[in-house]
Amino acid sequence: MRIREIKLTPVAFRDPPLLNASGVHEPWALRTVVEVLTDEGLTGLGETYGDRSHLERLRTAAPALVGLDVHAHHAQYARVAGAVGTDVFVDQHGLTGAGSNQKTVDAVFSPFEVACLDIRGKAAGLRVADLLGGPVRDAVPYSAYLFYKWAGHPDAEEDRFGAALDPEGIVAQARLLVGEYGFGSIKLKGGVLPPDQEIAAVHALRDAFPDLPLRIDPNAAWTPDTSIRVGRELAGVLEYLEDPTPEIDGMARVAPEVPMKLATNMCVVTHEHLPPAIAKGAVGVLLTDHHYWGGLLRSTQVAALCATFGLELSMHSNTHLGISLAAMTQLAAAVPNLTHACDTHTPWQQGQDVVVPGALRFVDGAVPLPAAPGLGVELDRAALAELHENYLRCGIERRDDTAYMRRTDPAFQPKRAYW
Ligand SMILES: O=C([O-])C(=O)C[C@H](O)[C@@H](O)C(=O)[O-]
Ligand SMILES: [Mg+2]
Repeated sequence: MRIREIKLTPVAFRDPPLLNASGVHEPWALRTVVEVLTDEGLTGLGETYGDRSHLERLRTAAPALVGLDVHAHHAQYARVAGAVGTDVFVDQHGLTGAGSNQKTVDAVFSPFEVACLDIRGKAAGLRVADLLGGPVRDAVPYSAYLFYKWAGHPDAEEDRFGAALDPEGIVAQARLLVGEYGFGSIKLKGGVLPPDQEIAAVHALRDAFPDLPLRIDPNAAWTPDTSIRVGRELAGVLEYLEDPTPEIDGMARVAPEVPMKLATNMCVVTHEHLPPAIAKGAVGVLLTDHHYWGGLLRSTQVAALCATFGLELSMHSNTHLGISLAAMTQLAAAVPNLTHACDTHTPWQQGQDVVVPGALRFVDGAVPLPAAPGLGVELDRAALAELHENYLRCGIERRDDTAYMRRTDPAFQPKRAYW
């Protein structure tokens, strides 16, 4: 089964004003939908970032894959690495850590690999989770992903979630998401307000949801000393503390001083970070993300390394659509040591999608593994065309939470080790 053609379609969809340490989400989020077509008439789907420079790298790499067999994982990876060359992609928002050449190659390769696995599954009548070793769970638990947020974008109407700028607003948001999706754990995106206000929000969540595991992730907005203070104040309250402070050395300073495990999707984001992070005891939980860890198969290899070195696993999410949710679900279903509920931004997308509705649904906060072969989702061509039109009209070519925040607050600075 050889790759005959690859189509890349950038899309945009509405995103609420979610606040983070880098600024605030713009009114439109970008993604790229990847379709891989074979000489036997099968099509596979992948989804990745929509930033223009990433799209250009995808456009450079795609022709290099034409003619290769869909099973030729290593040959495909080598071709992508050759096409990317020495390039380094750096996220403008910085929320997934530093850029590197390996991370860039892995991020470009990922959607093609997912699409090839989708094809391989469809051809064999197997789910992608079956190709990854077989599911160890038939539904994947996700966490309620809470954000401080404005009531609506500037000059726009209030959205259905309303404002969340204090503990009451955060608890109300949690009640909405837990009520609608049945989530069994909660993550608060922090790094937005001074730490004591965020500690108060976590305590308010603990009071409102005494049985649900809680996490907070300030995206490295705190100094090591503040991280230690916050960690101690939240003793017994947190499932884990995610990226309180920047860099492996900073995390290694905090880790032995706080009672809970530290988690990361910022200081360990590619293979070269694993040896120093493990040697220094910097993290106890790795949030894997197939979008920048080189796809699904390579993510299972990272998971095996984590098992070997005693790191627990969770899963990171960026704003995404249904192809990514399907890929995340297939992967998480097949990784035995992924024991923490995964992150997802799905509720914030309010039904906007490029896949035919129905295959992915939340039952008690978990997504049951779809029954159909491959990823188990089907492209909705009318929706894809509509979201592509959005992309052409929205005027946004890369995610820039900081620049958007500065339109409201010209003096705003991204917060790294700030408090
Ligand atoms: O866990 C994380 O660090 C993230 O999910 C990063 C994201 O980009 C999140 O902060 C967001 O959507 O603003
Ligand atoms: Mg994080």
